[in-house]
Amino acid sequence: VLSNVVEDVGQAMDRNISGAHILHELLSAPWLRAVLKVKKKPHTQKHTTQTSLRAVTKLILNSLFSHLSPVPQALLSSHDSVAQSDYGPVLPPLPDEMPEDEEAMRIVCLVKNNQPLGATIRKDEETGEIYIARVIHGGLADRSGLLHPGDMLVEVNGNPVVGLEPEQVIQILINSRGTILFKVIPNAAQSSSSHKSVYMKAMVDYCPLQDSSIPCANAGMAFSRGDLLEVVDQSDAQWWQARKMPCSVSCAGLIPSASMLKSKQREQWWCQPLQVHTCIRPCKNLLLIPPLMFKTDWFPAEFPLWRRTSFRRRRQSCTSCSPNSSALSTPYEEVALYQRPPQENHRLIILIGASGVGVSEVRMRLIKHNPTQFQGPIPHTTRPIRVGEQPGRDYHFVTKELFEYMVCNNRLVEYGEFRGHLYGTSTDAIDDVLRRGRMCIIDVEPHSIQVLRTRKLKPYVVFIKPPSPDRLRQTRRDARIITNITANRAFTEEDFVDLEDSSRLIEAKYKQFFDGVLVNEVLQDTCMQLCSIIQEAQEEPQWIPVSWSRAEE
Ligand SMILES: Nc1ncnc2c1ncn2[C@@H]1O[C@H](COP(=O)(O)OP(=O)(O)OP(=O)(O)O)[C@@H](O)[C@H]1O
Repeated sequence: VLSNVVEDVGQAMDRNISGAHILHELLSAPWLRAVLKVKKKPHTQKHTTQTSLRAVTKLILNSLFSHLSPVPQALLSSHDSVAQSDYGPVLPPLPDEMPEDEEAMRIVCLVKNNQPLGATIRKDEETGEIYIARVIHGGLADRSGLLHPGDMLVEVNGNPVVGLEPEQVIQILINSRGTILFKVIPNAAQSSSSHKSVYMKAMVDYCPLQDSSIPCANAGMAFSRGDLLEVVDQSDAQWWQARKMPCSVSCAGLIPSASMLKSKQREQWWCQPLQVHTCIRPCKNLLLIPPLMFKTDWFPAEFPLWRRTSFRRRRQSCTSCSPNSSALSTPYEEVALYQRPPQENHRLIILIGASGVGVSEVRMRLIKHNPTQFQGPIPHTTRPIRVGEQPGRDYHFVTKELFEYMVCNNRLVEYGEFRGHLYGTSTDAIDDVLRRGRMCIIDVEPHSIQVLRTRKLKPYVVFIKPPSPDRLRQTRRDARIITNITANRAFTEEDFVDLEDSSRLIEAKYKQFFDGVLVNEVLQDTCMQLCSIIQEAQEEPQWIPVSWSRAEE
């Protein structure tokens, strides 16, 4: 077969086809001829010879694909058909005295370039044997298709490696120039791993350089909360392989599996010095909620309900959190692309931002200018009805007992007290807006996002950020901050600092839940950008948790 191939290439050279010369040299190399003679410890001779032929042809093609250009396609496909075809030399029958434990040997030749090999090795401490521990998807070894997890390394460039330390083997690899020749005994139990990708949103931060348990820090991939990951291999219970989306590199990196991350989190939680843990679950007990400062009691009902207090000042701490709390239990959230069918309700739009950043203003403007498209939920209150007000239009007027019943039954997303009366937004009021075919926009405290993340509402969360410190102070020169119902005043330097700090804290803590981020610099621009983000959220495919996209059981 090789002679025929060499002859073909010789003819190609005569026709002056570029690349053929190098191919000719490669095919004529003594090591390649030696490879074809290797038939050490075969399982079945016919199988081994064919495997060698395919492997050799494949490695030549791989070398060419990665190093030569341009190679005539016809020539390559003719080799490929040699590789694929199922003919091999007619071999004599296996000798009867072949030992049972004989194993096939594979010769793998990779051409070293400036990419890493993309495989990790491990040593069997009992036998001293060196094995391929894992092959990184998209890396050089993976693309060759010739090295697999569990393959035993016998030689690297003629150097026997059994008994060496992994570091010594790596040193041989580092010192090698040009082609690297591996002699391996293939893993007989090699599983034909399926490469079906799973998409996950990271709910925690991870840095391989700070993780002493990672098998190879250089092969690790750092990620932060909110990153979308394409997990390409979950075959190992402890270390998965993934790429960050949108994907610019073909080579995957190692990340801890979900169970591995959970146990790391638990370890960290217990190792932390005794401190108050901040709880991201909303407190259910009405009495625990500090009264919220209501912005207005006299605004039209569809406009904002209350002034959100400084996140920094308001953060609630909870000493009863355990390592099993929801914050620790979901390091990754599986996601899928979702396109809202036209007959389905719109997704709930949630605006989040530090107090004073302009969330209410932006929301109010959007509703005011597009009242047929956007609407806010009608709030519930225990205060008496006033002249000119209409139940169900301005507020849902309810008794204190009914309000508290709603709180106990988790029917309110947020609630608070102002001047002895209770106010709140119910999930039913949100449903009402959505059922009428409108887009419901609400602004809530960040901790309420968790309550609203349901299959039914499929919320789309937009975080509104302040612009740069200079632009924040410039643009808010004439703005008024509302401090209570009767007084509003210009922003002070302390307000700006508080706003910026709060914004940073909210982003750091909740960014894994954000679908969109908007910088509120020039109000008009912010409103227009928000409008187009919302349209996209409703009309274009978006990543959502897999559990939201499954049909209701
Ligand atoms: N881009 C902007 N440029 C100038 N002024 C702005 C801008 N965005 C908002 N403002 C003004 O800043 C002030 C505070 O905005 P807003 O009341 O919407 O804040 P908020 O984020 O809802 O905070 P809170 O809930 O505490 O009231 C308002 O006077 C508003 O008109």
